[in-house]
Amino acid sequence: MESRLVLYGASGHCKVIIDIIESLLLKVDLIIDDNRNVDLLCGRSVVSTKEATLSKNDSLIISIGNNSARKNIAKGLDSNFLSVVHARAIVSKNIEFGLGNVVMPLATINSGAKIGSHCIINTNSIVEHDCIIGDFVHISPRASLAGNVQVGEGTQIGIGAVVIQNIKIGKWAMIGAGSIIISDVPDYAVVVGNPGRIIKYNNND
Ligand SMILES: CC(=O)SCCNC(=O)CCNC(=O)[C@H](O)C(C)(C)COP(=O)(O)OP(=O)(O)OC[C@H]1O[C@@H](n2cnc3c(N)ncnc32)[C@H](O)[C@@H]1OP(=O)(O)O
Repeated sequence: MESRLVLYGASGHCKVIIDIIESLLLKVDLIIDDNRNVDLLCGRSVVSTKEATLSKNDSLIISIGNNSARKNIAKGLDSNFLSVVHARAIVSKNIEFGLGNVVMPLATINSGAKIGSHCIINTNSIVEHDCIIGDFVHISPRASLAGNVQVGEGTQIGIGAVVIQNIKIGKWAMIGAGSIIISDVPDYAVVVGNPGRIIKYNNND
């Protein structure tokens, strides 16, 4: 059976992944989503998981922005996950890079970085040298991580946030839009402002 490129989740995030795939001169073969309110995305048909029989030969990206949702879907699938990097992203050859990741246009990942699986490195974000990024992390547009920052599983670094060098951010934390992080952040913390302060904790992943 021939190999198809499959996107799971007909979201706004999915639209940007389609652009990434086209930037690589590849094509999307199938979009699946069980939300039957969406049957067309960027002119393409969207089918349910019941209608789509996935094969072991398919390459799949979970095209959903929510980190927990991506994790839940990934847990239930025994698929061949594909990572894609926009043709206009800048990614060092000297990095470790997992499966199911998407790297958006103008993002930069510098030498020595380790990126887990099912991560989103969004538009114009910066992941500096030697950063360690866990699975299901989202580095939002224009967020910047200085050198040697660690980000735990499932954490989102909000749009335009800045993290100085050598900081450790725990798992399933949320760094608010535009925040400036100058000290370590515990697991599940929601942090906002300059300098970042904890306003609450997420109660689960
Ligand atoms: C392509 C894409 O679209 S990618 C998506 C990118 N999106 C983002 O990065 C979103 C980031 N999200 C945020 O910044 C959110 O405001 C969150 C998650 C930090 C907080 O959201 P909520 O839990 O709904 O908190 P809520 O809005 O109730 O705010 C709580 C308090 O924190 C303050 N606050 C919230 N966000 C911020 C922020 N980014 N910076 C400073 N203060 C903030 C609020 O003013 C409020 O203060 P108050 O209690 O004194 O009134």
